[in-house]
Amino acid sequence: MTALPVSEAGLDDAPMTLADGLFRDRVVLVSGGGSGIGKATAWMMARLGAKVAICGRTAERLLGVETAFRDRGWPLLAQTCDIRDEQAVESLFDAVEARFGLPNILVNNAGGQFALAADKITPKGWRAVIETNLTGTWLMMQTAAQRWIAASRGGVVVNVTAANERGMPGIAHSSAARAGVVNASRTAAVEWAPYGIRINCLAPGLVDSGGLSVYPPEARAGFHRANPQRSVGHPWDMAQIIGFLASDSARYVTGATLTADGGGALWGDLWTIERPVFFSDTQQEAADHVS
Ligand SMILES: CCCCC/C=C/C(=O)SCCNC(=O)CCNC(=O)[C@H](O)C(C)(C)COP(=O)(O)OP(=O)(O)OC[C@H]1O[C@@H](n2cnc3c(N)ncnc32)[C@H](O)[C@@H]1OP(=O)(O)O
Ligand SMILES: NC(=O)C1=CN([C@@H]2O[C@H](COP(=O)(O)OP(=O)(O)OC[C@H]3O[C@@H](n4cnc5c(N)ncnc54)[C@H](OP(=O)(O)O)[C@@H]3O)[C@@H](O)[C@H]2O)C=CC1
Repeated sequence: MTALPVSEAGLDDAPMTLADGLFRDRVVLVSGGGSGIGKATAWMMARLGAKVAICGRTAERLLGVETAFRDRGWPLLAQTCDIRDEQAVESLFDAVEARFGLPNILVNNAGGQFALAADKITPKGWRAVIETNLTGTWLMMQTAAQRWIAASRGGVVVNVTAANERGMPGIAHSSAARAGVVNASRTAAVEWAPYGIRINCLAPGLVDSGGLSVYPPEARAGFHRANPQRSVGHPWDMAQIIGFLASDSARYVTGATLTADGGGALWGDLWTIERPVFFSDTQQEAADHVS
């Protein structure tokens, strides 16, 4: 696969297959837009003419994007918001409406987890990950839908989940939360179709964002083996898929989950924690373990 640029300058020139002006004057809210996939998506939307709003918990991350957008003359609203806090979510939507109007597109990308063996996860840790990835994502999509319904307007949601078809060893809490998002999306896609609301999920495999730094080096060293392409994806790859799902080209697609994992659901070996010896590569190591 061709290497894609990771720097901000790279995001300005990264190859684009979506049409010029595709999102001209659309209002796009991207959660977790201060880094990684969310930042690449914010950039792509701005390049395609959108008015972009981003949120995240860390002001410094948002400020970096704010400065870059100002330098390029792109409109941006950046607001700190913990998506687990319903009051903060309401305030965020109020701020976006006041600045740009009701969003047309919500990219529900904020999320994450810590890697830990399933038997070691504490109740508090479980709740933190479920509340971030399931409850937070839900609060954002429900708030968007309530406002679209009240305004008699349609809208589009793209939820970023994770490729979890074969489970995700080392992040059981996140795997459960993402499965919840996929099924909530299917359900809401039916309930909200009469209002002209589409909801789809993008399930990334391993993507070379700064977010991967939270994983142990021994796990990261094996990430390229997690799929038959034997490579990790780039945030820009994810951004362009989000762009497709958010666009009218996907107007007949709702309740779907698009997996972008280099074929990892079909073949490959993912461990987000150190691989137990039982699953080790060499026959000798495995034999040692059995005997
Ligand atoms: C094929 C698919 C592959 C999937 C690969 C996925 C890759 C990615 O997703 S990359 C993006 C990664 N980015 C992140 O994960 C960053 C976001 N993560 C977080 O912010 C945290 O992990 C969070 C989800 C737990 C939320 O943080 P917060 O609410 O601030 O929670 P605390 O830090 O206060 O922790 C609460 C509680 O959780 C337990 N815990 C947290 N971190 C760890 C850890 N490293 N190890 C073990 N346990 C942890 C712990 O119980 C914490 O409570 P206290 O012990 O009282 O601190
Ligand atoms: N990179 C990968 O391989 C994969 C990533 N994903 C998912 O894709 C999404 C983007 O991840 P990626 O760009 O790679 O990694 P990042 O860690 O760079 O992005 C996660 C973003 O979410 C924000 N965020 C996390 N928790 C909250 C919260 N409670 N409220 C508001 N914002 C929050 C973070 O900002 P802040 O910390 O400032 O709040 C950050 O900007 C995440 O949901 C991730 O789990 C899924 C599969 C694989």
